[in-house]
Amino acid sequence: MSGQVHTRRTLYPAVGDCYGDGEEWRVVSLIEEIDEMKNQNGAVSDNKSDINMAITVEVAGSSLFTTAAQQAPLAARRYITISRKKLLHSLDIEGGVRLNAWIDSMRASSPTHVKSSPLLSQDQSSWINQHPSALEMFEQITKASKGKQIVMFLDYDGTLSPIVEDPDRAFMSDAMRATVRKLARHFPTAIVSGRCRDKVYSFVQLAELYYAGSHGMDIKGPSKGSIYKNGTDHQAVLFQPASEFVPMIDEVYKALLEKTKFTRGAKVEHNKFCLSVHFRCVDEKKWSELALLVRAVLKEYPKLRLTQGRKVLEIRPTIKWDKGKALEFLLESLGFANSADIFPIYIGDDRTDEDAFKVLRERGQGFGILVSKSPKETSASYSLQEPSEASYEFFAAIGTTEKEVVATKMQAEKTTSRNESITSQLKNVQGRDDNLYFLV
Ligand SMILES: O=P(O)(O)OC[C@H]1O[C@H](O[C@H]2O[C@H](CO)[C@@H](O)[C@H](O)[C@H]2O)[C@H](O)[C@@H](O)[C@@H]1O
Repeated sequence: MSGQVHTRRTLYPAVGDCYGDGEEWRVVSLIEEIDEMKNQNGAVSDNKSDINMAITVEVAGSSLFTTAAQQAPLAARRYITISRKKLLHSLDIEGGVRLNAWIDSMRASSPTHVKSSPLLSQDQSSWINQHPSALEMFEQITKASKGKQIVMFLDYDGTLSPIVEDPDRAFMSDAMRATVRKLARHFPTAIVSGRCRDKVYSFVQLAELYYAGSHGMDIKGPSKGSIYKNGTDHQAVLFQPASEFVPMIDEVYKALLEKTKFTRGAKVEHNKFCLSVHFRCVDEKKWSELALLVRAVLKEYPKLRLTQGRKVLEIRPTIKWDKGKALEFLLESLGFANSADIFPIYIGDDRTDEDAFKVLRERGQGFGILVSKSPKETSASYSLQEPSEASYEFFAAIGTTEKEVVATKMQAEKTTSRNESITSQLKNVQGRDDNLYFLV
C-alpha cells in the first residue's frame, strides 16, 4: 500500500534579514513543503510538481505583506509564511540593493581575469599616469626621501604573498622573506594585516619586525625592542585596543561556523579581534545567500561591523581603529609622531589598506603604493603590478644608497673630534642632513 504524506523540512535555521525604509523583517527559516509519495518500504520519491518552497519570516512592521491573510498576527514574535518567489523578489528590491553592492564590490576587488578592451586599455593608461609604477620612480622617490627616515609598512596577503584559494596556505617565498629582512636592516619595518598576528608571524617569521595583526587591532614590536626606536625607551610595544571584544568575536565565530556549514566552499577564519568569511571557493551563484547568512548573524551584534576585501567579508568591532590608525600608532611608538623628517611608505593591495594611504596623504608625508593589475579607485600615489620580491628590492636599493651615506657620515662623526672640518665638508658634498644618524 502507498499513500501521500505532507512533509515539512527546515532547510536553514535562519536565512537572513532585510531592511527597507521604516521596516525590518527577518527570514527565520526556509521550509520546504513537499507532498511525498511513500511506498510500502518507506522509501521517498519526491513528486516535483507538488514541491512548494515556502519561507517563514519573522516580521517587524513590514509593508511587504499586503493582504489580510498575509498580515502578521500581533503576537510578540510575529511569523509569516510567504512564497519563495515573493521573498526573492523582495530581497532584490530591499536588502538586495546593499547586498548586491557588497557582492559587486567584492567581485571588482579581486578580478579573476582582466579583460582587455580598447576602453579598458585607455582607462588603464590614464590610471597609470595618475599612479605610476613605483619601479620607474627611483630617482623621484630617492629625492623625495632624501635626508628623511624611511619607515616601511607592508600588508601581507596580496602584497607579500600571492592570493591563493586556501588562506591557510598563503605562504611567503624565501626570496620575499630575504628581501623583507633586507628592508628591515635598512628601515623600521612593519607588517600590517587583517590576519591574526600570530598567523601572519608564522608566515613571515622575522623577529625584527613590527606586526600589526587584526587590521591593526593587535600591535607588537620586536621582542628585543626596536633598534630604530627614536629615544631611550626600547621596551617592546604591545597594543590591543579591542580586547574587550574577544568574547563577542568568539561567539560570532561559532555562530558563523554553524550558519555557513551547508555552504560549500565557505570558510570562516578567526583572526582574534576580527573574523573573515571567505567567498573565494563558493559558487558565485551562492554569494548572495552567503552574504545574507553573515548579515543575519551580525544583526544581533550592533557593536560589530562588516567590511569587504578580496572575496572576503570581514567582521570587526565598530571602534574607530583601522590600518591608518595603526600606522600612526607605530610612527608614534617609534618616536616619530611630530617629526617632519620621516618618510613612511605603505604598500598594500586591498580596500582596508586605503585607510593607511589616506593617512599618508593627509599627513603629506611619504606615500602609498597600491599592488594591483587593474585600475582601482585609490588614495595611493604609486602602483605595482604584482607582489614580487623584485619590486621590494627596489626599496632595499634606496636603503642601500641611504646606508652608504649614513656610514660615511658615521665615519665622519668619529673623526670629528680630530678634525671638525671633515664633517662639514662631507655635509656639503653629500647634501644630507643629520637626521640619518639614528638609522645605524
Ligand atoms: O590585510 P591582509 O593581510 O591583506 O589580509 C586581508 C585578508 O587576507 C586573507 O584573505 C585573502 O587572501 C587569501 C589567501 O591568499 C585568499 O584566499 C582570500 O580570498 C583573500 O581575501 C586572509 O585570509 C583574511 O583573513 C584577511 O582578512
